[in-house]
Amino acid sequence: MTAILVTGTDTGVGKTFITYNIARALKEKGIRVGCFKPVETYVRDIPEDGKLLASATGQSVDEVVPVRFLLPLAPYSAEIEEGKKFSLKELRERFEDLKRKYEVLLVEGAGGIAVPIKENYTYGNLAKDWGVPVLVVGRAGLGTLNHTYLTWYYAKSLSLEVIGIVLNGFEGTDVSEKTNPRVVYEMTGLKPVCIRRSKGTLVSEEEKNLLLELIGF
Ligand SMILES: Nc1ncnc2c1ncn2[C@@H]1O[C@H](COP(=O)(O)OP(=O)(O)OP(=O)(O)O)[C@@H](O)[C@H]1O
Ligand SMILES: C[C@H](N)[C@H](N)CCCCCC(=O)O
Ligand SMILES: [Mg+2]
Repeated sequence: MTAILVTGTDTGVGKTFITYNIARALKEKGIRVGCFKPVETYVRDIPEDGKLLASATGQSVDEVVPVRFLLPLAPYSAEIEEGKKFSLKELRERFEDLKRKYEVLLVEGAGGIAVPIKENYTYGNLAKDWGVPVLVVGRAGLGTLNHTYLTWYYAKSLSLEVIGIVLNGFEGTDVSEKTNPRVVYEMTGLKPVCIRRSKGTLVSEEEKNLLLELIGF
């Protein structure tokens, strides 16, 4: 079975968007795919990320997102601010259960890879302990070189396997979009998959196949 942490260079870069599209594509191929977002913050009612991911896989939102916080914070910061603690041990047990249940398990972080899920414990540390490779999602435009390189460099410093980089949200308006893919490739040795900004929640057929190829399907 395969488990992958979909991480990002920041919050709002498209981790859920990309994870959702990969999950849909795997489901279409008849692969038993599950999603797991251990902690979702900024949950006012139903977890938005969890709801979208569950709509792709058919899971319950509760299975996708076990731990929720109200405030828009990093998980560790939300624990402090909301005075509610969660168990990393329990999340690991859920992760192992879901790994057994699905052929492919897509795990979404919260924000970027260096976001603390616990005190002095980031999603990068989590990926290391859970033994999962990472897929990095970054923005398409100006600023992504620094953010993508730092994310990649941090992952490599933890000896994590970076299975790929997705540059997400190409609109053709930012001149840096023309050179960013090449320069990210030169800086990391990974040829990024480039995803255009879409009008809805779906990538194109060609982009879908590129994402599947990136994760080895
Ligand atoms: N390629 C795209 N085309 C159109 N909309 C996109 C694209 N990528 C992301 N979005 C939209 O941008 C917003 C942020 O994306 P998303 O929620 O996937 O980010 P995220 O990295 O998962 O954020 P978080 O750290 O909060 O989990 C969402 O409304 C999403 O639908
Ligand atoms: C609330 C938001 N949507 C994310 N889920 C959490 C992002 C945490 C970012 C922390 C930080 O990098 O400062
Ligand atoms: Mg998300």
